[in-house]
Amino acid sequence: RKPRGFPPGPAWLPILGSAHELAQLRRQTGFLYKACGVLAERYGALVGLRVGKDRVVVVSGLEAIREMCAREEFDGRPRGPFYETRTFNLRRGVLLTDSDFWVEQRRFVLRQLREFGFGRRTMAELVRDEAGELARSFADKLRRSPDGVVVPMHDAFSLHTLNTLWTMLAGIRYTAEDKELLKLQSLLNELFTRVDMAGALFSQFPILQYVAPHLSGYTDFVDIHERLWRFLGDEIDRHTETFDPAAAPRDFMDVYIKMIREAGPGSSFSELQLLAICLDLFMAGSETTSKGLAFCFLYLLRHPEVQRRAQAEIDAVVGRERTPDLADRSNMPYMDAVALESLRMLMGRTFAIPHRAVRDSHLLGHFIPKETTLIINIPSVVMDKRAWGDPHSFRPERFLRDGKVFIPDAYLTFGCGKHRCPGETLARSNVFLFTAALLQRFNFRVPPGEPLPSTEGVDSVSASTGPYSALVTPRP
Ligand code: HEM
Repeated sequence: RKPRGFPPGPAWLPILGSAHELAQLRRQTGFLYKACGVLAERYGALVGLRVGKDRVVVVSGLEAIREMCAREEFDGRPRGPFYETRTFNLRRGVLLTDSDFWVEQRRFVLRQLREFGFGRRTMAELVRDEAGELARSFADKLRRSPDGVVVPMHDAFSLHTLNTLWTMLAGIRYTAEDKELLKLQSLLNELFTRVDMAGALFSQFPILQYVAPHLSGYTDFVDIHERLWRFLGDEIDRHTETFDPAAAPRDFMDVYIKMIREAGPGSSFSELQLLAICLDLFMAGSETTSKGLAFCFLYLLRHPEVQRRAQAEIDAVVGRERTPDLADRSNMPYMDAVALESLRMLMGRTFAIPHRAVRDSHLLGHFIPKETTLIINIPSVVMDKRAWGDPHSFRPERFLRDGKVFIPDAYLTFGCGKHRCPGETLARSNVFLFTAALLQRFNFRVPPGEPLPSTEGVDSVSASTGPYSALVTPRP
């Protein structure tokens, strides 16, 4: 039964709750985020749902989200088979954990991501080198057809974003032909097609794990995770065997192994936790960044004038002789604004990671019982007409004020509060440098005879562009 004072929303049917109405709206609009948008218009900033066994509140609008993220009673992460099966039926990692365990582990991960200087290479150098490799791979394609080549852009970036993460974590960089890379990529792709931000069918209706393990996706979910654990576990074993405590750490794995040994048994640092953190950083960091880049180039194809203006800035600040560097960013506000606007477009179609109420509480006058899942409706803020005027237009100059980058309060692309994304610096650096390195050397146009690529996107755990290609030509 609906608890007294629970936020308004669609009727709760026995067993199904409001899953049926949500699924119907999702079918009609084509997207989970649009279905939640319709519900927010109908019921307000807080919409109360029941999806199977889960009580869910969708939180929309800057005021409600800010208030929620500022309160530690909403800092929990959901429990249940979906969130725990992925980490050996325990709550491990940093993405879907809470309490003191999460605080300690998040602090450690955040510090490493900030200080980031493994094997004498800083993050800025690592991302710059990878951006250089990306530009070289495009130049190689053009060597065979110098007048221009048609490149599928929707998946042009996953190898390179994966490389920045994997180099940071384990010192490993792949080439496009690498078999290990293909294995990792296909595992991550499989994983992403089987989850969404509302959880999974077998988690909302746990009985399905037993009565319909195949149909509910449970068997596949477990199988993919077992293969991912083996992949990451093998690399952790290699690192543990070759770890030299007297030498400078080669990568994140070394720093973590050192911490396990120093902290000793009984601490929150363990090999299992290291494996879970690697899994989390791949899940949180690889798809989001490469999809953000895919949105970026989709809009650049639709707006050649933005491309020209960014290229003029690159020419003036960097020239054509060297790869753009993060140190150039403060002199390249327009290019920085292109990256910000592209990520706004990605998150204008994507939810944040669900939170959980850790005790009975109230939010905006409504009762939120303990164990309620809270879904942060990021599109309701980053696509809010009142905040942005024309939110659906790709207009990087909205981030410029007096020639400098200005980030409005409604830029909730990386969330807010204590769970705010710890990968923001890495993600923004990737998008900025990858885009600048390509625009420095190439022009991107819609291939002759093809329509402009659609901005509609494809519903997924984080939104994707549909498949699209660009005609890439060298800049004169
Ligand atoms: C385009 C890129 C990215 C976007 C838009 C993005 C956005 C977000 C958002 C909205 C959250 C949720 C905040 C919340 O739950 O309240 C989040 C959490 C997180 N992100 Fe990112 N992210 C991106 C890239 C990355 C990268 C590259 C990494 C890793 C290197 C990363 C690691 C994480 C982690 C570990 C969390 C969970 C933090 C916690 O719960 O304490 N993200 N991100």
